[in-house]
Amino acid sequence: MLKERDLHGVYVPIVTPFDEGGEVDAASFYNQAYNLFQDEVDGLVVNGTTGESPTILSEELGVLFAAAQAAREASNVSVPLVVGTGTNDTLSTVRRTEQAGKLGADAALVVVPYYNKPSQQGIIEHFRRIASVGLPVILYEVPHRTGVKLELDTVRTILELEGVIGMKDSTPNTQLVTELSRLGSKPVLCGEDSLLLEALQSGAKGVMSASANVETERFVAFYRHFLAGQYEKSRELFEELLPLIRLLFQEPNPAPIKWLLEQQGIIESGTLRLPLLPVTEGLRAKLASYV
Ligand SMILES: O=C(O)C1=N[C@H](C(=O)O)C[C@H](O)C1
Repeated sequence: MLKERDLHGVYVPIVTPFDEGGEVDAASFYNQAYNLFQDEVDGLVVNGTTGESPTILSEELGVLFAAAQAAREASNVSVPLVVGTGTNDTLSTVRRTEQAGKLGADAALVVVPYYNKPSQQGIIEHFRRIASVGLPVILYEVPHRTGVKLELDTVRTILELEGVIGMKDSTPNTQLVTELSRLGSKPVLCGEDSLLLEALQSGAKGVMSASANVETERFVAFYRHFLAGQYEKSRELFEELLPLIRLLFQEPNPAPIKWLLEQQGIIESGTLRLPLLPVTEGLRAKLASYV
């Protein structure tokens, strides 16, 4: 199981490929996972936002996790496998977290409960209950998706819970990571791709980046140079990646990423499950130079 001290580096929330009929395509998923391991990522997130978690059934989670394990074994690496288990209902999140534990996950990524707009105390109680399952929990704060924003004290309270090992911060600036680093909190990974460099400079211990599904080697190199104190090189690499990052988020994630992976022959089809739609012709033309 993943420990607080090991939560760092480049984590990639892998896409969930579907065939043209909309069924999970485990062979394509395996290919993408295998490539990510070859490119030396530090962690894989199965069923994250980029994995279209709101559309994935619990029985499909088992298929995806088995493919991730097989790719890890074939790559002969010991990279942690994190599973997204968060929903807006505490009981179903408990069940999904228990399921992830039984599958052999190293940790659960648990999003702040969305849509029902709980109070700060309600959110704390949600995390207290999930942390009691026994699988290490990574708090996932993404207010523009959930509709609720955590206060600093709420984040601190959740991070102090036994069993919570760190957080993924997808807020639109680096205030939170700066404040948490100043206070010496558990590790924070940046989940806002345009801010990856700024977040590392502000104390983040790594990134959880959807964009790193493509150009993975370059994202890994950017992080490794930063870690080695080669800040100029790291900045140079990040500035080269920024135009791509901006294109990948010009339409709902992960449609642009899936289109690129299909064009590169890594996944069979860029199919998404509704309500997400494939990328427009206009964006395809802009992405074409990255194929
Ligand atoms: O799936 C994820 O994890 C991420 N998703 C974010 C999003 O789609 O908003 C972006 C971030 O790179 C990580």
